[in-house]
Amino acid sequence: MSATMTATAPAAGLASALEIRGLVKEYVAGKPVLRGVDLAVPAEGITAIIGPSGTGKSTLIRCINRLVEPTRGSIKLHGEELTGLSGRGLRLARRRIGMVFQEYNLVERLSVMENVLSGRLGYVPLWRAWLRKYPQADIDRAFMLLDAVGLPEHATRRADALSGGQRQRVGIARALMQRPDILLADEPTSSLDPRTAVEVLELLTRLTAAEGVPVIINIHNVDLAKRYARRIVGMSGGSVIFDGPPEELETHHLRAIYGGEDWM
Ligand SMILES: Nc1ncnc2c1ncn2[C@@H]1O[C@H](COP(=O)(O)OP(=O)(O)OP(=O)(O)O)[C@@H](O)[C@H]1O
Repeated sequence: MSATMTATAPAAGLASALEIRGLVKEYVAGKPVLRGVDLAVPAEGITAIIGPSGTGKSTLIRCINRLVEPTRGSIKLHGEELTGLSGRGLRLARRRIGMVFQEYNLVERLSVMENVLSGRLGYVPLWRAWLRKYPQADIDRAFMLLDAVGLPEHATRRADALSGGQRQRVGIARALMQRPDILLADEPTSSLDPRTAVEVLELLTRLTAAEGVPVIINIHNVDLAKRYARRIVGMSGGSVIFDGPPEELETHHLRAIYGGEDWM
């Protein structure tokens, strides 16, 4: 298959924000879940990772911010190697990497505003966060982001009073509060109804473009991946087997990625 190309170069003309080389993850020694993944993520736009359940998409994303410890390989964010980092170095790297989760991961009993401001936790001294004394510039940006995600009037509501779509909007605002160099989104729409999923993807696309933040998104819905991503990475069995623009993703690629065709 012509597009069984492993990604070694970002889209023409774009420097890559993230470069992954030979990434292997074995949760159990000798049983790799990721089998030497190479990926170069451009400095802008959405890169969607698709593939069947259990193929290692979440593992790949979580290796980037080291929620999962890679077994071998290299992950460079703007040239900085992430795999060997620990302690303060890892904390500093993590604050450059935003994350949006399928189940939102908000602190349910805190207000929407406090959840958004918690995106600054890697930046403000802990005493400020404890006393809820964030710098005015952070508070101004949090209000700006709440406005941008369409929730300006919800700032003082508890997170657990929000709908799923609203929670994910807060999750996006919180991730952008970090001013990340890259944003990881692990199935951010899987818990949402189809219409809300589209609204959240529209928002994610618009805001990250405005902020100049590249995004890697794990997504099961191939149609949505094709609609919103500038680039599709198809994984199967822990390897990248398609890497290219959405318009080049054809039926035979999907057959290779997901197997069979009775589901098409
Ligand atoms: N903490 C863990 N310990 C052991 N095995 C794990 C762990 N996390 C994931 N795995 C295994 O690694 C494989 C890849 O899982 P992963 O969640 O990365 O796949 P995925 O492609 O994201 O799947 P899905 O689309 O269903 O979320 C699976 O076989 C899974 O059971």
